[in-house]
Amino acid sequence: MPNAASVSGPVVLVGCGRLGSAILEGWLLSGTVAASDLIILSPSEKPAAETARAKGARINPPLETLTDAAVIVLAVKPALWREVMAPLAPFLNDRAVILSVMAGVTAPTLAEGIGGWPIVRVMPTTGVSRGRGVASVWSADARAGDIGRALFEPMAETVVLADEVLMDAATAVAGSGAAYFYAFTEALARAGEAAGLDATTADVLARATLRSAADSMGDDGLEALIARIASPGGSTRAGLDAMAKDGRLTAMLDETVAAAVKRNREMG
Ligand SMILES: NC(=O)C1=CN([C@@H]2O[C@H](COP(=O)(O)OP(=O)(O)OC[C@H]3O[C@@H](n4cnc5c(N)ncnc54)[C@H](OP(=O)(O)O)[C@@H]3O)[C@@H](O)[C@H]2O)C=CC1
Ligand SMILES: O=C(O)[C@@H]1CCC=N1
Repeated sequence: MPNAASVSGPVVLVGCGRLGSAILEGWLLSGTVAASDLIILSPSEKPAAETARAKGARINPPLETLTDAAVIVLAVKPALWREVMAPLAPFLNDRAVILSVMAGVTAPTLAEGIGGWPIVRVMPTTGVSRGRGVASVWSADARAGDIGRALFEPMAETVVLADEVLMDAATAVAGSGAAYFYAFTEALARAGEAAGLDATTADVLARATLRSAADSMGDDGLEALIARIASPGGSTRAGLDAMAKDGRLTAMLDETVAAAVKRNREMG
């Protein structure tokens, strides 16, 4: 895939909550956006925004400063974007691109609500804060898509989706996925406790195993990775067989992803 275009002009981050702060930290860490090119709109004071301010970012400047903005990154709750965008829209120039990280809100819905700017949807994980996130990108507009990639590729393993309809599934797998792994790790620790470990030891072992598994993964196929640990006839195979009995592992994850997809659609 060709390199994504660079972004020329201020980047406006609208919303500096959990994800907005992670994006901000990732941009500054990776040098993707210079602090002096950042405008942050946030109703309340946020540590990540204060750090960016100390490096030259502008926080809640007069809205007239948005007139030369290249990108508006919408990182507010899906229920809020209409009221948040209404006062900003009159100040945006024709070349501005709207980048939405909101789950579920479709490009046609955004276009109907805020007018004719090119839209790119990006679904990142909060791992972008450490330059090690995941991001799914979709746009009907080539320039907007390039800008989405340019802003996230330096801090996320990035996948370009072929169709916007896939964004809900990508959100359910990747946007939410780290939480599933944490929930699994919590359940593994509690199962270890049930098997006799004290709670602290079980927590340490389960968390360290998640880290170690991620570090050891590389680009090998998942079946090969499993086979490397599960000796034929050994204890890991016994555990895996119990986990997959009657198809329950697959059924549980099918239900998990389907529920998240459904909720994404409802929020949009
Ligand atoms: N958290 C995650 O892992 C992911 C989240 N997303 C998406 O990111 C979006 C934000 O989620 P998340 O960060 O978790 O939510 P948060 O509630 O943590 O952040 C939303 C932020 O929006 C701010 N806000 C509210 N009104 C305005 C306004 N008028 N102008 C500017 N900012 C405003 C809030 O400010 P204040 O705190 O001052 O009220 C708040 O900090 C959602 O649409 C979600 O779908 C997508 C992928 C992953
Ligand atoms: O839970 C949510 O709604 C958002 C979308 C993906 C991660 N967090």
